[in-house]
Amino acid sequence: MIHALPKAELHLHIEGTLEPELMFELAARNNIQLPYHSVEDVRRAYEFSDLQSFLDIYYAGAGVLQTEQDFYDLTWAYLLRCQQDNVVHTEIFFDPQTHTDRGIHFETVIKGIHSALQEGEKKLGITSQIIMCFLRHLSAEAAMQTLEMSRPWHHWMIGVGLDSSEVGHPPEKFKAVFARARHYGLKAVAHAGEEGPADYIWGAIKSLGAERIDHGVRCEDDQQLVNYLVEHQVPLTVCPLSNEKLKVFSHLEDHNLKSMLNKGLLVTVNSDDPAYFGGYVNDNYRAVQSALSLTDDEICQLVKNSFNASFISTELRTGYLQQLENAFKEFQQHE
Ligand code: HPA
Ligand SMILES: [Zn+2]
Repeated sequence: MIHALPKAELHLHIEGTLEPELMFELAARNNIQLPYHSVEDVRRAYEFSDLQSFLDIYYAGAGVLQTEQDFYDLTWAYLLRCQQDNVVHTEIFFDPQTHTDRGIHFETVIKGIHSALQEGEKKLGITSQIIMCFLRHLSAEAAMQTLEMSRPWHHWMIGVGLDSSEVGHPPEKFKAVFARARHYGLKAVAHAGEEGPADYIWGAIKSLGAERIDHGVRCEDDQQLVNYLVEHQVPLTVCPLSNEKLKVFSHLEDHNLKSMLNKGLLVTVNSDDPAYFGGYVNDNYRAVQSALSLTDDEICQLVKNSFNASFISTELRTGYLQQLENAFKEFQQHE
């Protein structure tokens, strides 16, 4: 059933879709020496103890991305995985500073990603949006410079986000940057409440004007916050396999996705960095279906939420929700 339902993905770092095979291919193409001997060697290194231990390896891996073609190939490979998983709409993050800080032009990155997304819409019928994330371990000034640098390409982006090391880098640090981004007509989202406290979720909403919270699983520590998120239907883009791999929950069976869903929170299921966490979006759905004994109705609600939490037009949303309803009915008839 999970495969049969058309779905949207809303929390996906394009750099986190770099599979070891492509990493080797790009390293060879760009004459880059990798600190790994083989693809198996790379996969063995993907043992994480927390967010930071992942980020160190993830930023190093991104070093093989050099040319517009590299960013195109990376994005295209992800879109083919979307097609396999019946993802019909995706809103992807990219981290410009990871690339500009090592001398790659902003234009190189965005052009490669954007042209692959355009091709994806034409050839695969997958609609998409781009969200530019600021690295929160870097300064607010650096984020502001990145925002200014990106202005010629704002028409290709739906919004800005905030990622990287959470604890010690509260949302308030980026208040002015997000205010400016919103002034430019961009929407705001932010990673909050992944490893950081529920207070960071409040901060993302109040200081940054975030319309959607990435992760947000720590919200249950604060009942007033849960009430607010339910009342305002603020979407949470939850990433179960990521949370398991980065030890936000020790076991997937302990994950609070079902509990949040049953409280009426607008939770969605996403893959975050699938090449690093061992699964794309359908793998995430299947993992929680099994670990949390989700019913077919609960799975369908999560998928419905993915469209309702997205930044698509009302017209597209209506069409996708209709497709979903038809697919769900068809599945139930064949049961
Ligand atoms: O899950 C994440 N959290 C913070 N930063 C990130 N960068 C990629 N994935 C993540
Ligand atoms: Zn993320």
